[in-house]
Amino acid sequence: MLRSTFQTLSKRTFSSTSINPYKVAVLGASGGIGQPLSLLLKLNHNVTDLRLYDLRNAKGVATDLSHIPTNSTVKGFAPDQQQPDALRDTIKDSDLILIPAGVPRKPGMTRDDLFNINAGIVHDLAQTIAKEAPNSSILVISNPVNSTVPIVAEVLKEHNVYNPKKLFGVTTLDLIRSSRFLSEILKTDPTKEHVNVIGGHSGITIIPILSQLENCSTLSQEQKNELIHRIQFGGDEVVKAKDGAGSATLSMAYAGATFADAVMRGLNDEKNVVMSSFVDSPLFKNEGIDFFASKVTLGPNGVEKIHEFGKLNQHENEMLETCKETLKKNIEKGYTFVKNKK
Ligand SMILES: NC(=O)C1=CN([C@@H]2O[C@H](COP(=O)(O)OP(=O)(O)OC[C@H]3O[C@@H](n4cnc5c(N)ncnc54)[C@H](O)[C@@H]3O)[C@@H](O)[C@H]2O)C=CC1
Ligand SMILES: O=C([O-])CC(=O)C(=O)O
Repeated sequence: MLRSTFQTLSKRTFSSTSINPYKVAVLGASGGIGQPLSLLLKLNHNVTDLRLYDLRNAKGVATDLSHIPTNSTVKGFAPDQQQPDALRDTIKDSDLILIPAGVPRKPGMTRDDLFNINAGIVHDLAQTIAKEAPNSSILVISNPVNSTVPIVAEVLKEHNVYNPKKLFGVTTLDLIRSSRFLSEILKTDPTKEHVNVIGGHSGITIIPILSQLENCSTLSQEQKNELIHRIQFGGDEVVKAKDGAGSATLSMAYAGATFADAVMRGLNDEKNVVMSSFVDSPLFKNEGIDFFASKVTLGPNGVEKIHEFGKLNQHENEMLETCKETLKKNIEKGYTFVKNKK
């Protein structure tokens, strides 16, 4: 699944032939993620109209990217006197909206520590999306994803435009880290390693299911535990190394562009496009958990099918129980935030 996505993305990267014209908007486009993400989207030949929005420097980033000879137009939008309706103009008629707007972590912080600032940012962006672009596929990158996705859902519900098939929490970074970290241990080709990662996108809510992989049976329990921990806390590794200068940006841009490419291929009715994402899911709704990350098949209407995650071993079942407790609280925190805004 991931291999075909990697291959498709790299094969298509420098093609100048347009196959499917998609309008794509990036909100928070001048940031650490936003800039390289916009670059990768500029190189994707399915994107013909790229619109970049940020509180600062979006026009500069857009002008810079617009010189690259691929077939998309690029426009930058900033909420100033010249563009009072900048956000509306950015997202109008969009097929896809990617949201990396918000503050990143510093060492010692959890993703949940970002809630107070990012919840408001995502909430306000979602209000305009609900009014101006309710039919877009919305890809939420801003952390804490476990709470920001429910926030967007609640805002769309308030406007009676919620389409659960078109709202995605981007968890692709957990997948690409799993592929890379596992291949480092097994000394294999990372593009051929695919770990089923379920749950949410923060620490213990990230559950890599190693027991489903034949080649993991050669690993000792200690190696497996270390690998699980590294996948769960891969984000901390980057935050620590950047030492106050933010969190993952380049690998996240790659992950976001990979996921956006998959969503566009689904919209274009390509068959068997399967990616993991944090979506409105029936898997644990009866336990009050409305969102859960698992593999989904993407199609012309967004999520076509939510896959069961298969058999877990005892340790993974224990991880799932802990994950669910945290996830439930994270989701409710998002709901409460929107309720209190009314
Ligand atoms: N889902 C995932 O796997 C990952 C998520 N993230 C999250 O992505 C977010 C962005 O991270 P970075 O790009 O490193 O941060 P950054 O600070 O470099 O960039 C954020 C950008 O958002 C802009 N922004 C802030 N408020 C805005 C608003 N109301 N409208 C439009 N733009 C606005 C800022 O001006 C800035 O350019 C963070 O919340 C981070 O935690 C980061 C890595 C992985
Ligand atoms: O760790 C962070 O804060 C950013 C993130 O979500 C990741 O790298 O997975």
